[in-house]
Amino acid sequence: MQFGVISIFPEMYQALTDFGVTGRAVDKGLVSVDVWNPRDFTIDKYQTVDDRPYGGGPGMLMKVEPLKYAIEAAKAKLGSQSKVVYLSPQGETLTQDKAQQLAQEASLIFLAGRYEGIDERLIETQIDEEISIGDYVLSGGELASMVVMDSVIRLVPEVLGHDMSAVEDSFVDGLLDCPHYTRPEEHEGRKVPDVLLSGNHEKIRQWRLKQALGRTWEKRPDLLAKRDLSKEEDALLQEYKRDVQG
Ligand SMILES: CC(C)(C)c1cccc(C(=O)NCC2(NC(=O)c3cccc4nocc34)CCCCC2)c1
Repeated sequence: MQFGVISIFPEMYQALTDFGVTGRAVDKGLVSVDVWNPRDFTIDKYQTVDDRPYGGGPGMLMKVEPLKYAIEAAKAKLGSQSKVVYLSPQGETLTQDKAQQLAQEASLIFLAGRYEGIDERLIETQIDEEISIGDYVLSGGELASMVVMDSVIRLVPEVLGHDMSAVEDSFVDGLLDCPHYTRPEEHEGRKVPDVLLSGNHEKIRQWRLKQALGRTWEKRPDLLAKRDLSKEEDALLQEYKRDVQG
């Protein structure tokens, strides 16, 4: 899968291309990430990418032309059909389902805003969809684009490898994670739950599922509401509720 990014801070993307699962995916050639800097598509001596807002007001806006030419350069490499996504507070909030949808694309081009945003006419003429990673003020769209890219790259076949994709399934089966433990068996008087030391894999599976259901019920009932429960899951959640009510 091919990713193009338009950003005035190309070096930021080393956070994605040089580390961990996403870095290995790039090394293995499963994923490519190319960044185009709008500054390279300016025609003035000062390489101006921003200008003052019509109507006055504080701050600067990103000019249309450098962004347009940068997007065209990205499309020349990744294909003119590439979907162009603007990371923006106005966007549809990212969910795992949206990540799954984006992962079906052969190539994606992300535009990261800076300053106070971009000229509306660029959105009208070049942007296919807007995505937001949540409701808080950010300094730019780069980190948001990397969040989206991380969530999508994990879904590209072979990126996680067979066993790890099973782990992914447990993450994205719509429940919060169960508690996890590793050595030592006791830390500051707190022991690892006996069931996890029992070697009884069916009991361990049930315990983990019960904990995931219970934690989702306690911390994110909205996720639970979106998920149908099997008979077993319903029974385990009832048991969890009885346990916490003592
Ligand atoms: C009501 C709310 C959401 C708090 C809000 C309202 C108005 C402006 C902002 C804001 O942060 N403007 C700055 C700006 N943010 C983003 O790009 C951005 C923010 C949040 C999630 C994102 N996901 O993708 C991109 C995102 C970066 C600089 C270029 C202009 C956009 C925020």
